[in-house]
Amino acid sequence: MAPMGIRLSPLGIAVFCLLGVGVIYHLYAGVLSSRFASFRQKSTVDLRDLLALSIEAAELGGREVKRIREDNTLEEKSKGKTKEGANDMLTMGDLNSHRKMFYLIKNTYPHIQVNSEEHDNAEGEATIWTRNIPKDILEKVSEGKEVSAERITVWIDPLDATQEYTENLRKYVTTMVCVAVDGDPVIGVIHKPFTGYTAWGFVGEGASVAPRASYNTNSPKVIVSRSHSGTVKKFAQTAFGNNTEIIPAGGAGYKVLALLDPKDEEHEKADIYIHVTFIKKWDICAGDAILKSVGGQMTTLKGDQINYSGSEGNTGGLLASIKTDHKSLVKRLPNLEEN
Ligand SMILES: Nc1ncnc2c1ncn2[C@@H]1O[C@H](COP(=O)(O)O)[C@@H](OP(=O)(O)O)[C@H]1O
Ligand SMILES: [Mg+2]
Ligand SMILES: [Mg+2]
Ligand SMILES: [Mg+2]
Repeated sequence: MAPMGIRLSPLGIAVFCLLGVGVIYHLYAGVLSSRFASFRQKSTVDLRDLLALSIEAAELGGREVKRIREDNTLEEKSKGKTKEGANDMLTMGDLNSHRKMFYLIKNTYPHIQVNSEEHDNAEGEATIWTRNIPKDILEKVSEGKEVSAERITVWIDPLDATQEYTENLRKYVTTMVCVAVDGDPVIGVIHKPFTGYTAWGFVGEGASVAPRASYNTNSPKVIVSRSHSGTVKKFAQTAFGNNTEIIPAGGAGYKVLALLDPKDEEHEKADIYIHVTFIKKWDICAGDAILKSVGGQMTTLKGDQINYSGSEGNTGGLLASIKTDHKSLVKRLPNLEEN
């Protein structure tokens, strides 16, 4: 009961209660938001969804790459030099593709780690995944695979073979997305913007691309970089003989496809892929995952698996092969430092 002489108005009680709620909200807002944040961190991602999204991202970025090449609005410049002194090129194709690819993935799954080769300070694009899962994925990957978000690292190369893109060597150009789980390459997508072809692989589940019927690894045709080659020609000839056929080509994505049987325009055919200079994880992760998904391998030149978490660089070189004894190939390679 109210003390004598004091009358409680309903409006006063309502204002008092609102103030109380405001004070409690203020006190607990920090606690609640950190609870929500930790809930988001703990959330899971379906890898089959992430494969479909990765394909959508690679194709969306690819449209920018193609448009800018056709409009001849590359505005090419150098980002600096690589460790070996080659020009590290950047064009509007790389940047626009990055904006499309990065924000499509980030807006759909804000809590997963996405590492892109390119960066920009502009406002992000407000795109989001259509949630469409292509029929061939539904056929090959029968059910969803939930993985907690903090185990995932996504690597994006918005335009691979930028050097060749500036030279209008269109066949070498790809866009790539890779999903690593606990550092292992699990999903790879390589898309060719100028033909519209897309190759994907999901380790343990299936792939859209197959190996060729056979490979010659006694005297292999070796595909290598044309613009970051270092000593690779001598290295391959020391390993496999002076008559070894060397195929210089642009793009790490292109060179992985040259080991397979892509149902695309005429593609060079190689037996193994060797790279001896420094290279970044967004260049190689998608190819590694696709090769693994069809029984191939990509390792350092010493035969070690590459971990796709943490830092962006790979210093041990690359050896990629398929349908062969990869370990015995490693044994035939000379020591990189001595070479
Ligand atoms: N020594 C090096 N240092 C940095 N990046 C390298 C490199 N060698 C190759 N790369 C990158 O790996 C990709 C394939 O190279 P290559 O065509 O020479 O085989 C290219 O990616 P980008 O075009 O995405 O930059 C290239 O820049
Ligand atoms: Mg680059
Ligand atoms: Mg690249
Ligand atoms: Mg690139």
